Amino acid sequence: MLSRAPLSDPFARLLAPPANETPAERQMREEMERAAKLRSDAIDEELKKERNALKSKRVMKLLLLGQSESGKSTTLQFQLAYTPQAFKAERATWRGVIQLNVVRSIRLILDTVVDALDRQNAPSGDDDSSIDHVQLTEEHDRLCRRLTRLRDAEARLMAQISAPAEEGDGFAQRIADKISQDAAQARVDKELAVRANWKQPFQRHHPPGPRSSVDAGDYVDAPTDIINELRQDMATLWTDPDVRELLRRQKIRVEETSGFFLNDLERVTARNYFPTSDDVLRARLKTEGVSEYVFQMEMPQAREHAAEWRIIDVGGARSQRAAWMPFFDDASAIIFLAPISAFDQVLAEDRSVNRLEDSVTLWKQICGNKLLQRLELILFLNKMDILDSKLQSGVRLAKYVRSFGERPNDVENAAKYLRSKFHAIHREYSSRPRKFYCFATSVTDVVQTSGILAAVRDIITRQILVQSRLL
Ligand SMILES: Nc1nc2c(ncn2[C@@H]2O[C@H](COP(=O)(O)OP(=O)(O)OP(=O)(O)O)[C@@H](O)[C@H]2O)c(=O)[nH]1
Ligand SMILES: [Mg+2]
Repeated sequence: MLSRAPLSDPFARLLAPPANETPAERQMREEMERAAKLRSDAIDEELKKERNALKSKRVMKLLLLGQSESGKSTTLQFQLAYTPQAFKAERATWRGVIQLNVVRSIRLILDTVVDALDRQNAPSGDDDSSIDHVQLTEEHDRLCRRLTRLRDAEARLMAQISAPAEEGDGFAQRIADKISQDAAQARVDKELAVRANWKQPFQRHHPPGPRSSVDAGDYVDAPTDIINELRQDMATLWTDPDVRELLRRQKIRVEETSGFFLNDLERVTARNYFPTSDDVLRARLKTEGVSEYVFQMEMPQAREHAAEWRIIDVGGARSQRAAWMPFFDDASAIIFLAPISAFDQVLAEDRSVNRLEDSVTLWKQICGNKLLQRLELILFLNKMDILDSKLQSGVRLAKYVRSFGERPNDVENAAKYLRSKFHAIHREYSSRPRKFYCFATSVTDVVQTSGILAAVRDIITRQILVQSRLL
């Protein structure tokens, strides 16, 4: 006999079997319920086992936080140093990403040059080329037309990289997920910003090449073919003095954008190009969602503790930040990255917000977050190399951060000043006294970053020891 809950209970009413159920239907339903319960119990058991395993291993969970393009995923690339085989396999997959980075940089320049050509060729009256004062020629026009074939390479690269991954190809799948999101965004961008002749139909067709996850760089697929054929034209565009002058006047600093490889064109456009580890650190691939990476790290001072580290890398764009919260609960430490070179830039997702201001707001939220009070926060003032070249080229910090005042406009003074600002927030917003750990970093610099990460590891190890003594 079925026991029925009182009908006043709305959940019981929803879950109650239909009144006109036949014996056969009832038997089937009960079997399905039994199977569902077995499945649910098995999942509970798995979760319990996993929790116990984590406890006994004392897994360290390190969260990487910061706005988009702050350098979180780049910092994470250092975990690959602990797994050389995986790193070698991943490098091949990065080839397509780096080729895409090259094409995007060239497109940025092309859009600027084509814009200037359009203005220059506009009927007099509409011509405001006086802004540029750079006289472009027929040869520039022909060069741009030849380079529109890169559009073909770009589309193919995006399709190739976002093709369904083979089973077990976790990294390729992660890249595919990210690229398909990027591609969707790029489609929107193109509609808004791309010149008409950029959309010219493909001039030549190639059969689709093999997927980019093969483990050697010695094959030639369609994008590699196109990029290789156009390498001289790309180099001519990038080194042309008039184009350089045009970019300078429009304050477009391609060399400071993420994924910049134009000074290595000859190497990265070669048919047998295979990325170096340095290339992988410099490549740009936006993170969507949250990824967790597990690796083993030796901790000599605390051998019994935390052999297993989990690094959580999150997407930093505003739309991604709600996904951070669930990871606050059991985090062991946080590295917060503030790319201080971005003081004169705005967020890609909201062009009304200055990127340095956004980093400061985020830092306040992290320092003041109740769930994170027990953790030590480690701050990376990142992209110091770009900050240095930006200040040296004459961009003034005081124009964007008024309180910087008359201090010398150099990297030492700028970093010292911004460090003191972040420190003051740390003091003011933390609800208990905690030490301020801050490093000036360029996380693409392998040697420097290895040293800094070793220091970070020591900070966290000490923290574990103190905590375990307190327990
Ligand atoms: N020159 C220089 N480039 C850097 C530095 N840190 C990161 N980059 C580059 O900046 C770009 C963005 O870095 P990512 O690590 O992808 O940024 P992210 O914080 O993971 O960004 P999201 O995934 O969008 O949240 C990459 O092309 C990196 O190579 C740095 O210190 N100096
Ligand atoms: Mg990332």
